[in-house]
Formats: sequence, structure tokens, C-alpha cells
Amino acid sequence: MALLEGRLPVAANALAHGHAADCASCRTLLVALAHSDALPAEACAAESVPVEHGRFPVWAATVPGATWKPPVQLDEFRLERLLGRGGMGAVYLARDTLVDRRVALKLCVALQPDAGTLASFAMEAHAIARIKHPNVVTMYRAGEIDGRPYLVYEHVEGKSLAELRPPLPWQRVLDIAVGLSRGLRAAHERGVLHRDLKPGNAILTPDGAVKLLDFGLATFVGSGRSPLLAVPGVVGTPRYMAPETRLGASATPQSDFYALGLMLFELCTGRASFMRHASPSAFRLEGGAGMRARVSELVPGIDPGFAAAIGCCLAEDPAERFAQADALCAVLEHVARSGLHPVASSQLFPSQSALLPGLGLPPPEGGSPREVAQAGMGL
Ligand SMILES: Nc1ncnc2c1ncn2[C@@H]1O[C@H](COP(=O)(O)OP(=O)(O)OP(=O)(O)O)[C@@H](O)[C@H]1O
Repeated sequence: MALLEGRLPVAANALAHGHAADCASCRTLLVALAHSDALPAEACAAESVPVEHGRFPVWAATVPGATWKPPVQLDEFRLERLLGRGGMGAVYLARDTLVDRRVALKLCVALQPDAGTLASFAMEAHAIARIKHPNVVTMYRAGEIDGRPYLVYEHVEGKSLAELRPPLPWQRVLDIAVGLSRGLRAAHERGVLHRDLKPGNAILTPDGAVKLLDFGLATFVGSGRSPLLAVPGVVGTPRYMAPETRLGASATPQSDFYALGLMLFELCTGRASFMRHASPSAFRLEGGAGMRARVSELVPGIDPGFAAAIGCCLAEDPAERFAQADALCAVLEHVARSGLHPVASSQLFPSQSALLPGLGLPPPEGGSPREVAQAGMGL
């Protein structure tokens, strides 16, 4: 637990991870523990450490003390304060002195950046540069200082979803879900898989918009373009990885949907979605239909179409999840539009929302989660 909670001394920490990198059973144990609902999300160190099968590719950058200190003035950017440290580097609030605006500057702070870290920065820049969408953070430019890459982003005011205190009213989560799915659709349409969707990688702005961030583990698919710069192997944050990717399968749009479904489940219910069993190796996920029923049970009055969409994202078999982000968006937008529970006036609490009947969507019984979520919508 000390390891997962980041309480081990640096040397012991590095030793433990060095061992886990080569030991499949310890890795499995760590992943299972990271999924334990006994661990609050913010206390889970493994959450912020991208894991690659067989090794922890960016570990050196996460060891406290082993980092390079950037100058206060970096090209035209003046660093104001550290916003946070992630697996790939550090993110600073900075001012672009040329145009006098705030930016978020993500900088590689490894003492000796390795090829994997450099490739990840390059990949992030290539991925994000392709996507222009209000629900995805905008990158202004990429640069380099002392052989270390940096990326300059719009500074998004607000709170990350990890800072919210779930459970939230389901109407509010639906609003967030629509934004996230639109951002994800924009990424997938450009052939970009996010591969690290989690509450810490989405920011909710004061006006209620949500933006996806941190494409540091992104990769390209289905675009006819070779994934030249992709991080090889299985990567992601254990807690939000789909069952098949944890077992070694490549990431797909469906593994992104799984992570999104998990975020929505947690926001609606305030609970981790994993069932606890006697031994860590016996941890298992509930399937899509089970999750749909569980969401409905835990969130009284939730729109059945919304519960079905979350269940569909969380189906254990990726073939049972949404086929494309377009379909997921269409379902969520339909539910949000259905009129009796406008998302704009979404400050209702679940107990009040039980008064609002669902509209136009089929009952949750019958059919696969995907069929239930998509039925009646011409999808
Ligand atoms: N464009 C941005 N605007 C505002 N805050 C940002 C922006 N980009 C990142 N941040 C914040 O900076 C912090 C660090 O972000 P970063 O993505 O590097 O790390 P992380 O999400 O904490 O870790 P990980 O690498 O595991 O995803 C987070 O608190 C994040 O919310």
C-alpha cells in the first residue's frame, strides 16, 4: 500500500518498480490493488504512472529530485508556477510575453530524457495538433530548450474531474459525458486514440464546458499512417484500463470508451466500479448489463438510456461496447435532448430527478447493452 500511495522512500520505490517491471505476478498484484475501491482515486500512485508491459517507461521522470529545473524565462514564456507533475514532465502556468496571455506549458524535466520520453512528447504534439475541437485542449506550439521538448497549451481555467466530489447529479454527469464524448469523437475521427482517459485528464471550466487534456500516451489508428512515434506495448493508467488492454491487447476506440464509461460511473455513483473478491487475482469487472443495472440501482431516477450507455461502455467484451464514438455521442446527445431533463438546468439531485420520467428510450431489459443503448435511435 505504501508503494501505491507513493509513501515509499525513493530508493525503495525504484527498487519495487524495477522488480515489478520484470515480474508478471507482482505487476498483476499492483494492478489489482490499484483497482481496489479501498483506495481513494487521488491516493493511488499507480494512477499517475503510465505502465508499459515489461517496464515503466517514464519512471525516471517521476522520481522526486531526479529532475531538471527549468529557467524562469523560457523563450517567450515566463514560468509563473507549477500546476502539476505528471508521468511525462511538469506542467507550468506561464505567460506568453509576446501576446500577453496565460498558457499551460508542459515541459520534459527529466535530467536525461530517454528516447521513450522524447517520443512521447513528439507523439503528444502530433496527436493534439490534428485535433481542433472545443472539447479538446488547444496546443499553441511546440518548442525545445536545452534538448528538452516543451508544448504550449491554452490554459484551461477550472477543475479537473478528479477534483470533483462525486456523486454528482446524473444530469450534470450527462452534460459532462456529452462534452467528453464529443472531444473523444473528434480525436477518433482524426485517428487518435487517447489511451489515458481518466478524471485527472479532463477539466471542467467555470461555464460548464469540459476539455480533454494530456494526449501524452496517445497513438494513431486506422488512419493509414504508420504509428511511427507510438509508445509501443500496453500503456495506460491501470485503474482505467479496459480488461483486454490489461491482458495485453492493443488499445482500440473501445478501450477509450471503457475508460470513459468508468469515469462516468464514478461521477454518477461516487463509487469505484470494481467488485471486491477474496484474493486480488480474483478481481473481476461486471459486464455491461450488470453495470447498467448497478448504475440504475445506485442512481435512482437516472435516465435509462444514460445508464445503458454507461453499461455499454463498460461491457467486458469490447465487441459489446459502442462501435464508434459517433454512436456514443448520438446516444448521449439524444438522452440530453430528450427534453424532460434539460442538461442546462442540471442542479437537481438524484432524489428529485426520480420524479422525471425517461423519454423515448427502450427499457433497460433485453438485448445487448449496445442494442439497448442504440435501439430506437436508428443507430
Ligand atoms: N492546458 C492546461 N490548462 C490547465 N491545467 C492544465 C493543463 N494541462 C495540464 N494541466 C494541469 O497540470 C497538472 C499536470 O498535468 P499532467 O497532464 O502533466 O499530469 P497528470 O495528469 O497529473 O499526470 P499524468 O501524466 O499521469 O496524466 C494537472 O493538474 C493538470 O490538470
